[in-house]
Amino acid sequence: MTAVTEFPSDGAAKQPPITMLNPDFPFSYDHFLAHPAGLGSVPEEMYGTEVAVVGGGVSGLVAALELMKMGLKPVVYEADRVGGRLRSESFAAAKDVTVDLGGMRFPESSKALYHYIDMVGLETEAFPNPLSEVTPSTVVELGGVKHYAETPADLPEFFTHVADAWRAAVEDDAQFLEMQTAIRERDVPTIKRIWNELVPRMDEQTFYGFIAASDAFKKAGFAAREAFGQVGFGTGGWDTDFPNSILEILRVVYTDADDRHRRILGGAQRLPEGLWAYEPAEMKHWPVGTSLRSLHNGAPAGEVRRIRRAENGDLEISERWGRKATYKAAITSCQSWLLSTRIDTEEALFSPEMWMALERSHYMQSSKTFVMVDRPFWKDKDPKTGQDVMSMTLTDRLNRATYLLDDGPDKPGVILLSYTWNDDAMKWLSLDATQRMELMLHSLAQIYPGVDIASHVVGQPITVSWESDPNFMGAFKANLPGHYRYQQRLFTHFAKDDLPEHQRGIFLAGDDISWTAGWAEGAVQTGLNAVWGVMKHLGGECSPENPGPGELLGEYGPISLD
Ligand SMILES: Cc1cc2nc3c(=O)[nH]c(=O)nc-3n(C[C@H](O)[C@H](O)[C@H](O)COP(=O)(O)OP(=O)(O)OC[C@H]3O[C@@H](n4cnc5c(N)ncnc54)[C@H](O)[C@@H]3O)c2cc1C
Repeated sequence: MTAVTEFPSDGAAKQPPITMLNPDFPFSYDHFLAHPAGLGSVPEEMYGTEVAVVGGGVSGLVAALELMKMGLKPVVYEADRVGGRLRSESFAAAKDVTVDLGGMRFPESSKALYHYIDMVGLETEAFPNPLSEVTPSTVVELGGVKHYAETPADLPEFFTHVADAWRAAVEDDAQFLEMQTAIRERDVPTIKRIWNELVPRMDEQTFYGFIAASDAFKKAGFAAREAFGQVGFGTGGWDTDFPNSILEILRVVYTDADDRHRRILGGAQRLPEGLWAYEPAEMKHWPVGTSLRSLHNGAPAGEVRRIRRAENGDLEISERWGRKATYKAAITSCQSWLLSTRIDTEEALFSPEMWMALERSHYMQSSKTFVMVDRPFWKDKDPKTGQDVMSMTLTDRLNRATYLLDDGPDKPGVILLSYTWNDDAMKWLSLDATQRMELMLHSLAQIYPGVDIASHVVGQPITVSWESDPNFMGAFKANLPGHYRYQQRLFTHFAKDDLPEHQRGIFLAGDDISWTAGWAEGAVQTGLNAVWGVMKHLGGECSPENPGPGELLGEYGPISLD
């Protein structure tokens, strides 16, 4: 168990680390955050000005915290609980055993996210992904054939060919190594040269189309493509992403988002809760000891039902139970569909092109089901084979991926029986927690016939389907082919200085707006963009030694295909 600042070396000895320096906008958010000049300032007469922040997830809270540090008064609105998709639950029978229903494993390359994880003093440890160093063993079960592996070398050679085909595909068709070297070195001209050539060529290509068209996978044959879909890279199977744009996948693999994951001890929700309670040592205007929580008297404002332009030109926010307030600026960090489906948002606040982009957002569905077990029995050895009786499991059965989460030999363990996306998640949607669990245990019984998993289960299962929660309507965005234009509009909106008066003052943030949706780092980055937008809107500036995202967007921001 280590604090994040003590990451063990990543084997790529002495090379600078990979950051989530997104090729669309390779702005070093981590350097921006660490700079002693700070993120910028607003004129003193603005101190104490209220700014609405819709959504108390990590994006909204990062934005609110940074606005508070500038001397502004963020007013966070939250429909449900502080934390959003960094949601942890405890088992009723053992309150200190928690599970993460949304974000659960955070790539070391998420440098801006870890800035805040470190800031609030959270401990992390390596997450047991398939075949990772901390995973005692992994079982890959495909077409009824089971392979047990403690290291990747234990798998049959076929899997090495599959991995080689993927490496060759991204190298031959997407200059993988050159891009990763440029990201390590923060070599912005090289990143932009490679990416700006790829975007128009690949925007209309699916992930599946990309691998099927690659020479490497053509040579390896259909069986390799099929196995790749089941076993994938990093976290496991990715075939439910096959219809998505290949650009989404390239962003993930270039930036190591799918590798070297850590989990937050005590649950991921401790991060948003920590941001909510954090008392910055230095702030403009507010006395030491002020936190977001204290500014809100302990609880955020409620669910937003309407956003419109008030007669005086400010933005008027109405809550579900009738309370109204007006603001010179507002940030929305909830999923963008909600601006049309759940919040009555005045049409004129965005252009028709922006509305199109907001409504075209494509969400992945996702489902997880956890059970608590009496102890990490999976580490028991089978007397006949000497192998672990049960392993982290990748399978083509309904469960798809089963993770084993171990808090020590004398404590209850947790099994994430099934973590699925898209079609696989939809298969669970109509079933309740117990029905899901029974089916999942049935699948596992086929893979581990001699192990009575059910006899170890204690208490009730915990399950989630994000698409059935009206405050989310899906797990996270994933752009389809042809969606680059929409994404470019959403991301760059925060820095548009040519908007008509009636579209000013409202800023979009959150997972949907980011280039790396499904990774909390993107939610943090877009929260910081919105802070920059609000600061400028209220007459503020960045220090010239620490230019902000809006200052550099024109120089190396995303190209326009329009
Ligand atoms: C299943 C799943 C797995 C994931 N896995 C990972 C992972 O392993 N690693 C990783 O880095 N990231 C992961 N993510 C992504 C990560 O969780 C998100 O990027 C991040 O939590 C999004 O934060 P946000 O603030 O942008 O949005 P949210 O967390 O969604 O916050 C928005 C908030 O707005 C609130 N809201 C909605 N409507 C209203 C309203 N009308 N009024 C007021 N408030 C409203 C919501 O309740 C919510 O709290 C995962 C997400 C999911 C769902």
